[in-house]
Amino acid sequence: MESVSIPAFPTGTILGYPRIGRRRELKRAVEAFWRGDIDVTELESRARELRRATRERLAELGLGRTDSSIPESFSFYDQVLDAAVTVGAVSAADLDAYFAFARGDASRAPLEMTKWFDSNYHYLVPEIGPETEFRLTGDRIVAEFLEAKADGFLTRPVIVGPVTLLALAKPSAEAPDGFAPLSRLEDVLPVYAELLGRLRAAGAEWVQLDEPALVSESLPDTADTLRAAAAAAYGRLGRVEDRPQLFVAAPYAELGAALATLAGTEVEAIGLDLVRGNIPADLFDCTRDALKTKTLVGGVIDGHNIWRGDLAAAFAKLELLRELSPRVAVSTSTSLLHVPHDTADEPQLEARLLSWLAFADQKVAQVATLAAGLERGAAAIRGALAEASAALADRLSAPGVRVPAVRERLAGLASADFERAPYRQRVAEQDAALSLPALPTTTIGSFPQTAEIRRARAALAAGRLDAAGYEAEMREEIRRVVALQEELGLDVLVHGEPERNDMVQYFAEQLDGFAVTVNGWVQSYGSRCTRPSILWGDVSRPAPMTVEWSRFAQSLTAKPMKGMLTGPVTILAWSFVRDDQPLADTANQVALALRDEIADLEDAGIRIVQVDEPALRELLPLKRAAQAAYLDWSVASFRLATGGADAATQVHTHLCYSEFGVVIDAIRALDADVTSIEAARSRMEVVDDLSRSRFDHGIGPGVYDIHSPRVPGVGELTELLTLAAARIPERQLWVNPDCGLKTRGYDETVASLRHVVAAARAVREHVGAGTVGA
Ligand code: MET
Ligand SMILES: [Zn+2]
Repeated sequence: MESVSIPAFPTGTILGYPRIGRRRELKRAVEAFWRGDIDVTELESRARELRRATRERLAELGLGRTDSSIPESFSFYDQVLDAAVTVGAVSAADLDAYFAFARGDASRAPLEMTKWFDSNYHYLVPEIGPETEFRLTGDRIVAEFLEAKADGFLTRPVIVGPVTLLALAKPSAEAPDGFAPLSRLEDVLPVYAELLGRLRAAGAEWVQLDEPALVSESLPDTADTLRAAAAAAYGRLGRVEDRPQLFVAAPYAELGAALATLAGTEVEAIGLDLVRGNIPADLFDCTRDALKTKTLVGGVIDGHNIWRGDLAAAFAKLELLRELSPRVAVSTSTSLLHVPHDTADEPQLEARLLSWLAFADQKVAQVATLAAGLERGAAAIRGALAEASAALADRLSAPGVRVPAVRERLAGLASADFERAPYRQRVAEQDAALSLPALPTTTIGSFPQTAEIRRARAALAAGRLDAAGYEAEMREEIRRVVALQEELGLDVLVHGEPERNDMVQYFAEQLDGFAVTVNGWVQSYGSRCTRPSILWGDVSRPAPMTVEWSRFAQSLTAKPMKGMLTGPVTILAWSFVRDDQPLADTANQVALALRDEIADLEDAGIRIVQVDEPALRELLPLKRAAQAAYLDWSVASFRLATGGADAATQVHTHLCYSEFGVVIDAIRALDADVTSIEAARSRMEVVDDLSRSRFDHGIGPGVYDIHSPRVPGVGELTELLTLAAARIPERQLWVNPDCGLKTRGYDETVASLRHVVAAARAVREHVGAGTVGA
């Protein structure tokens, strides 16, 4: 291509922006549509308003209106589903059909959902087989570009790239053993090529193809296979005649050897994550030569965390990048999807803490600052760099960031603090203490968070209800939930967690070292958002956090009541965590607080304690070389949290949201007496992994998917349990849903649990079991 006609890549950009809306407008609209309160026209118009507001805001913050610097990164539910729809891999003629892939309907189960790289965002897993027909079907990406154009913007369409789309897909049910969706690359490329042609015809100058698969060593396809696919894909797409220029973004870790691969293709710009990765030093001459003709987009602003960070260091990285190419642009390391909108929406936070933070809008402004530096020289931004450095220095020396008592306790830990009594001894003592039937039934902790519960919480927050009134309402709820479980015939009960706004924030609010936000919502999946807490200082527990609720719940029943805590890894994973010390140290501080809580629960008469670690897999580094160290500290922190529990106390853990096959050894190393684990969406695959690895502790493979309102039948539950019972010794097997019930309604919950108990009873009779240990 001739350089004269090529519009340059914008000097400053972001890889994507939160799409749920600063007041969760999209969530409200989509959920209203699902309820039938608004029709599709109204939904589309609200979404359009949101996209408009986003573009205007980004322009206000310093991105150009007509230079392709504003990414068009909207989605009604999920960007992977969007890409699959666009290429026809799943066919969704309208929004109803689209949402049915995500949520299921009368005729279909939803697509499987799993974590997007090492974030807390979940994507839907498309199913692709040898017969899947690809053809350009979705035109939303073109329509949104045109919509922006009509408003006077020239934006940059964003789509998940072909390699990542196929690498994240799973083989369809009909696919033969060993089939890899990536083998269909040649068939999907013409569709991407056609899309590029359409975007060009619509006037797009740049398009962004997200290819995070290229940084990962944790996918079924090897890094070599992924690189070969990238070479083929971008070789082919590079040759498309009339196309926009291609910006391939590779967020979430270092691109490594795939940088040379992309350099060898005709893509015009390459996005590097320079927060997680470094600027490569050992490049071959041919790669160096090739890179000189590309725009290198340095992702130096952390898209994954909320610290204001070291802006001067970020700028220095960009200057270093200039040694590789004269064309350097600045961007975020990942989409800003993972951070809340605006620190200005948190006036209740201490001004000092606020000055250390940058949410999405502040990060866009940081990008604009660094872009100005690139264009006009470092001197032009000296003031802004100095301000950021001063804020950082202030953070590192502020009171509460390093608390001597916490540090001394950590320094004094011995290996015995990480060990419980031998498992055999524990089983004997627990069997005697609990006398449970074979295949005990339980739930994962939360019961539906009803409108009344939410109303009471809102009233408490607004001062319309006092603490005593709130507590009384929660006790009433616990009473109801316990009575319901007794009536259903469950064996191990829970108090239902009505008092918890969120399984991490509830603890963050009670621990020193944390702050919580009011509007800091981040999309977790579809319309679901979480509000991560901010872990800024040394963590300690000023007072018991859950004990009174559990004591009360246990007083209502003779059956064992599970105490319910969130584990250290999950507390870290779902918070924004300080970046000034190793995660391992922060995790152990949290673990010690939980350890004290478990001791207090035992004193209150609680005999089973569940420590949830749903995020164990999520934080697993994408690069193999870093995984062992991560698993060491994450497992250690769980063991430190639970290591003080009495042998007779049954420690449970719960894992969900991911494929756990690769961390089976770590799960065993947690040494929990019972592990409940998500399995229903993938038909008990995890059971095979577990039986292969000779996991010999208690295990409850989730028998139904709580992410969908569908009520499973007794027949299908019995079948799944029978499947599990054939692989897992009966003394190990527990029966439970695959996650907490807080997002469900009562009708479906009661119906589903009734079926679960019936299925467990049927299978118990079938395997002819009596009481374990009797
Ligand atoms: C995302 S895992 C949720 C576990 C928690 N105990 C609950 O039931 O809600
Ligand atoms: Zn769960």
